Amino acid sequence: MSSPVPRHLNLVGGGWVDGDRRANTNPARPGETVSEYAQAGPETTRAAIAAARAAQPGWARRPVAERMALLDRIGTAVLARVDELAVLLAREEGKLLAEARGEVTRAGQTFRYYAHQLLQPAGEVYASIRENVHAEVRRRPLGVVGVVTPWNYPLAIPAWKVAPALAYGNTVVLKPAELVPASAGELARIIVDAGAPPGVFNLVFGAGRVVGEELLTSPDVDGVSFTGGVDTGAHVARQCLAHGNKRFQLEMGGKNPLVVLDDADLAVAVGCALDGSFFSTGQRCTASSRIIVQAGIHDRFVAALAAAADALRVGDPLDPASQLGPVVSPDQLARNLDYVRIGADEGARVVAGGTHDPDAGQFMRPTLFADARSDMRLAREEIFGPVSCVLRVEDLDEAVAVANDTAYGLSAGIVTTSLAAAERFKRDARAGIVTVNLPTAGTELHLPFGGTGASNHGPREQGTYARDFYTVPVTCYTGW
Ligand SMILES: NC(=O)C1=CN([C@@H]2O[C@H](COP(=O)(O)OP(=O)(O)OC[C@H]3O[C@@H](n4cnc5c(N)ncnc54)[C@H](OP(=O)(O)O)[C@@H]3O)[C@@H](O)[C@H]2O)C=CC1
Ligand SMILES: O=C(O)CCC(=O)C(=O)O
Repeated sequence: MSSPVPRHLNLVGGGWVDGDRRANTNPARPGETVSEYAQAGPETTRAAIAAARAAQPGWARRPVAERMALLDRIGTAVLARVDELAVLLAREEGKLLAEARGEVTRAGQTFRYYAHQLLQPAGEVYASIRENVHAEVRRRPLGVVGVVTPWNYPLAIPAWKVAPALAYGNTVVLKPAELVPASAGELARIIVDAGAPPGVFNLVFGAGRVVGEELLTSPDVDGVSFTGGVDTGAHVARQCLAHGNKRFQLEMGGKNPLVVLDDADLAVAVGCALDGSFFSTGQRCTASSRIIVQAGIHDRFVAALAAAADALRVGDPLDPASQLGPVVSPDQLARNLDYVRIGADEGARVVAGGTHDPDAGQFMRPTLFADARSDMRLAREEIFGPVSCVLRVEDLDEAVAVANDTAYGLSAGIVTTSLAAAERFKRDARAGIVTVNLPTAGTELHLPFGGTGASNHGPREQGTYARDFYTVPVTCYTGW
């Protein structure tokens, strides 16, 4: 007998609220339903916002020990269910089981990290220029926070937004991406079971243009933390400014360069490029989608990377032998294949993958182009799939110029054995995250995360930097 399909409802003021049901399917087995979820619609979303508004002052006044204990219980509960949640995540997003386990673990650790952040100093004391005046800066919660998240990290991204928001005394309405409702639904159950007071955390499912839009336009939402595409991010920004001048934080796309210099260790370079370009099916905003290679190592590198890409086993994420899972959706697959055509039309040369067998469903071979140029769409536009390209350069100066020739600026990497080249790259690469002899993807939960240019707007996420978005500094002068 097959087990029942899990069902996820909206969470509003501590109660579970039904709505039009939709099926959430497995990208590896498109006919298979992973879960059902209830769409919120505008009315339920407004009720969730009202519940968050009502709960916020009380939550902010709870003793720090209570907020800490809640976050710690949430983190512990997530960590206790790593295997089960990883299977769910792999089935709804298509991430390999090992990667999914890593993501669930990171989500649990993130809640525990912010529990302990509450024991850090909460403000600063300054000397006053005036006599008999005490000057200090305190932090106040932002208020009600709308959290809007993408599909590629269904648990980690909600966790790294929701955990600091709750820790610093805010209440939350989370709207996850429509493609991945189940991970968010399980997180909501964990938060309720951990004892969150009603209204402190709310969850609404549904289309961004309906449910998300309510969060952007409501006068009762004080700030929106968004991760997603650049066009959606620009819309979020416009709406937040137009509707109450809300605070907003945008983490968006990337077209991240990986530079390989002649003095690089070839195996390290190939390993970094393979991981950065193709792991997680290239569905990472920190993916290396431009590989900038110096002429002396170029041909050996391209041949070795193409062979390594061709050798990757593409298959079901639940099969431990698989090294690459499916593309998340038919739309994303069509986009990837469009860019494969665009790259070929622009004159880049396919050296791995490049064709798609319709019988393969949403499984796509990793595709590598050589002979790309910086002015090609292939090298300028974010694809968000297992498609990467190699650009040849003569020296470090040209490599840095090509690396910086982008509107984005999330992550940038270099593979070199030269300390001087590495230091120069850390200084000159225009990106929020710079790696040396490591893939451009794969960051740590206690360090700031974010980019420059079109990749980011607003304060950094994660680590201690997260506090800057979720709190408002209040400067207090006391005369005596
Ligand atoms: N820099 C970073 O940290 C990261 C950036 N990304 C970026 O995310 C993108 C892929 O994710 P994807 O989910 O497709 O991105 P989208 O921008 O399409 O969607 C992101 C979220 O915004 C919602 N949304 C869509 N329209 C609106 C609207 N009008 N108002 C409010 N919310 C809305 C979506 O809802 P719905 O699901 O209904 O569409 C989804 O929850 C890539 O471009 C990638 O670069 C991804 C991960 C990390
Ligand atoms: O590796 C990470 O830390 C996740 C970054 C991320 O969100 C992404 O690459 O899409």
